[in-house]
Amino acid sequence: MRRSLPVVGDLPAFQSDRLRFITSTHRDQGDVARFRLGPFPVWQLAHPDLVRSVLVTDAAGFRKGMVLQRARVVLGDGLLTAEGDVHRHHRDLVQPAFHSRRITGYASVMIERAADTAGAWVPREPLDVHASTVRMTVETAASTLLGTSVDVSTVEEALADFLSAYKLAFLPFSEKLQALPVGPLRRLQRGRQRLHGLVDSVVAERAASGHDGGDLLSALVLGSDGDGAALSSQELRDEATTLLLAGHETTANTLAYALHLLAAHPSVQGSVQDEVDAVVTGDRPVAADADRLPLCRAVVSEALRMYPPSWMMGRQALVEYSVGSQVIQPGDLVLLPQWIVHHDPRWWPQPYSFDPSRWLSDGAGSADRPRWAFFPFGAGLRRCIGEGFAWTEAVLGLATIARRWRLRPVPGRPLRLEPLITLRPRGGLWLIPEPR
Ligand code: HEM
Repeated sequence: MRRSLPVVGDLPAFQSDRLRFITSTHRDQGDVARFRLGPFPVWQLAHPDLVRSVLVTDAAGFRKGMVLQRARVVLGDGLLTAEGDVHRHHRDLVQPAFHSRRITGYASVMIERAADTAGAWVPREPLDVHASTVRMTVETAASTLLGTSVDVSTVEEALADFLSAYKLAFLPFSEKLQALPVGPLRRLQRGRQRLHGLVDSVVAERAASGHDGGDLLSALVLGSDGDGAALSSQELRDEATTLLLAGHETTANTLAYALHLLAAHPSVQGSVQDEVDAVVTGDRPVAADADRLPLCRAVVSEALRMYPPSWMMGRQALVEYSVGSQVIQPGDLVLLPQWIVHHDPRWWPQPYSFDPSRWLSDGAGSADRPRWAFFPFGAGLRRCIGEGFAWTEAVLGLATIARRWRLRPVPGRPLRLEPLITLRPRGGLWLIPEPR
């Protein structure tokens, strides 16, 4: 058992290897574990019933955790970080853009971006697939949701600056320290300025032109919020920044991890190619194919299970909350770790093995698996609004790439994970594309 230190508590052990820390905490203390990150008492709840309770049935007793509270410096009152009535109001405004009919409409852009991405790969040259999928998903989110193109490098660099501030989230008083011109804080400020500069110019252009491109941003800029008043420029900036950031990197990671898993399992890759070849008639899929590719979907599910981009969700208790004989006090932090629950052998036999058949009706089956043993998109009122978008983009992206390329691992470049706000591949995710 680790010893918690005075003042900093378990923060150094947590920061030095977060996945190992939460895994060993679960091993040592079980489904209800307690530790301290700096000044904050933290509870790690790692059982599907507790996930349901905190996110669904008892969700009113919690607000977002420390990381997303502090992300407000960049995301303001955007959907991911807003609370209460502001959140409800914004969710109502944004929801129509994520209707399944609209997503089918975005599918052609998703396929085109995936085909362009795969079309730029050089045969047999090692490639950072993650950098490629990030570029692809930024372009897709900008085009479908904001109705424009954006400078991808600006978004990527701003995101890297933003994520680098993750380590500060559990420091005491870090909100007040945010103005200091040091290290990661300077990077955070730089990223925020870049991103806001980019988003402000897109919003201003749309407002000035009055052009309705049928995208979400047009609806938010030109529409009204129900009382006849347009959203303020601050609200528009928050929402557009949130959708641009939340709407790309998680899907990019999922697709990159799915490709990594296929490269490491050539026989499954062969079966995926057979499925794609049987369904896709031209050189790339069409929107309707998203529902005809069960194995591609199962591979994406396994990628989301094994490498959940949201590897841990945070909440802060607003009221007393009892778990068995333990009482969580108002102000305590609660962590719900997808990383632990998705690798728990009670719900997932051989949890570290890649086995897409878990997701196929003729496979190992899911009948006796609890509903919330898998929650890559969260749950309840704060569940990911982009879930349908992400599934369509990942499945069609995978099929587009599999139609054209066979991937192999790069010797000496294993996957290394970096758990920040999202679970990213550290130093990129390198594969070798072979033409089929
Ligand atoms: C594989 C891809 C994705 C994963 C794993 C993912 C995961 C999540 C999770 C776990 C949450 C809940 C956070 C919480 O409750 O604290 C969330 C919320 C959110 N996601 Fe996603 N997401 C993905 C793709 C997307 C996409 C494509 C978009 C937009 C186009 C998006 C936009 C959002 C927004 C706006 C929220 C906040 C929703 C609310 O609170 O009402 N996400 N996402």
